[in-house]
Amino acid sequence: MEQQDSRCYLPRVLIFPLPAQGHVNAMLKLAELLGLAGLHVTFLNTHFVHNRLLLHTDIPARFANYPGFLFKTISDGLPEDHPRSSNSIMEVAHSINMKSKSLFKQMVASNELGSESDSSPSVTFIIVDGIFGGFTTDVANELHIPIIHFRTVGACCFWTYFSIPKLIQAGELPIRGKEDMDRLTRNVPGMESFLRCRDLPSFCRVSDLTDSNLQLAVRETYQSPRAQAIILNTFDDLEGPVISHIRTLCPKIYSIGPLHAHLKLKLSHTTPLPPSQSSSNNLFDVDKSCIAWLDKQPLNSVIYVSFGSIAVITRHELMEFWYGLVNSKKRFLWVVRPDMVAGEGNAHHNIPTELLEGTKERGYMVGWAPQEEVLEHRAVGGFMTHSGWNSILESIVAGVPMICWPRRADQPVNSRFVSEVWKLGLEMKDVCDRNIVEKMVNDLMEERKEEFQREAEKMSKLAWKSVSEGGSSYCNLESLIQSIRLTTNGSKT
Ligand SMILES: O=c1ccn([C@@H]2O[C@H](COP(=O)(O)OP(=O)(O)O[C@H]3O[C@H](CO)[C@@H](O)[C@H](O)[C@H]3O)[C@@H](O)[C@H]2O)c(=O)[nH]1
Ligand SMILES: C[C@H]1CC[C@@H]2C(C(=O)O)=CO[C@@H](O)[C@@H]21
Repeated sequence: MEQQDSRCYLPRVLIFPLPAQGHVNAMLKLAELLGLAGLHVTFLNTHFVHNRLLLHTDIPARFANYPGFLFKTISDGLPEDHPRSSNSIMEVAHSINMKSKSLFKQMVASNELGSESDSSPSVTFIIVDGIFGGFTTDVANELHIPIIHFRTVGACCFWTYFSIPKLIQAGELPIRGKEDMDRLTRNVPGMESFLRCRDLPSFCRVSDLTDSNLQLAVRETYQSPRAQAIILNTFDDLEGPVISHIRTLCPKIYSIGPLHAHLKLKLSHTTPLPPSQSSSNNLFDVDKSCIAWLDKQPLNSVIYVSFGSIAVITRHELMEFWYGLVNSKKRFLWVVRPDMVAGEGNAHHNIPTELLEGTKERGYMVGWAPQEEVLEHRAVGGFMTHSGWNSILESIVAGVPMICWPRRADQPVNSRFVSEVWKLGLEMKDVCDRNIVEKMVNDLMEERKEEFQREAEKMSKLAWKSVSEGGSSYCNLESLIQSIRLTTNGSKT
């Protein structure tokens, strides 16, 4: 990579996430880790997401502790009155990919992403969300700035994205209807013995291979080999074999996760603030009252239920879960986001008395929970999750077994790995039935509790080891930071 010139600059790293909770969360954790290492960071949000962060967090005050840390904003290309709702995240992803190149280039090329008070060039290094790796890498190359792609999904899903052309070529895609869903795939190297069509990323469930979402996932994934390196929020003891496969196409990979644990550990050495208060990146209003409720529950007795920030469910699905949870007779804490139930003004209207009573006795519901804190709470013994990558990592770190109910994108792959590869819980895929919910909850929390807890504790220890001094993620982060410093000052990555 050619450098701008031979002067010794202060590094300024530009970080640009997809404007969705799971992406912003992970990339802000990385930004904070780089800030702790003394690097100057510019974090580029869309206007919409930045306003929500300002509404629900203390980020300006928190990041003011890091010298040279700047927040800047960019348009997502959508009209002002677009709802940017959970359901429309793909529209946002397409819009940024199609409309943002010239604005992004102009912002990077000018001084507007830097600080007026330092003499360094605006941006010396770029870390972008790999889901818009294409146009951002064009810009980085045109401006001779090194670029790294950060994929916020697990290595397991990233590798299946890479394998999609092979699956198509071999005639494995499109999937041939419902009868074909349990067929083992033969063209995702390393996953031949357990990955069924049902477990492929949701984008593969189309009959038309020119589908724009499928095209986006594959096209942007194949931009990654153009980047200097790839950052993955994972750790080698969890996904080492899959990472090796990705390395055949992208030789330089920094696996530096779980980022939330990595940051927590580093902050615990450097600040007097309790970690749970120090790194909230919420786009929603957090209801902390559930912690007081959890404080009153017995050890490992509560199943925590949350479907992340994007998933939308039907009224019918809501009721099946509700009956399943109440009938399981287990204690539960359930996040029902205000925008989570499709077509509903208020998800809590017209609820049968037996559900209300069962919930009053053993349940608690909030609109948004402090999830990391919840999963670490002594009362939580299981997690019913939509299998978003952050949720899985947070559960692994906390040593909490899972029931996976995947919805879209990477979640079907993640869910398969949780149940079949890591043995950290159960998979409830493509079904939503109160009897199955009840049975799964009882299996996880009672019948097979010890078996899952044993595995979960083992994996949690490995996760913490990876981010502790000398661990794989710890060393990889050191090496990433070193490489940013060296590259900025004239050497190659
Ligand atoms: O009440 C809640 C619910 C969630 N969270 C947090 O929100 C994040 C949710 O992220 P994730 O579990 O990854 O789910 P999504 O919000 O659905 O994330 C999107 O982004 C992820 C990373 O790319 C993908 O893995 C998912 O499939 C995709 O839907 C996590 O950090 C949670 O701790 C809370 O703090 N409180
Ligand atoms: C908007 C969705 C499209 C791709 C993103 C993603 C990824 O693979 O990077 C996974 O799920 C969603 O978070 C994003």
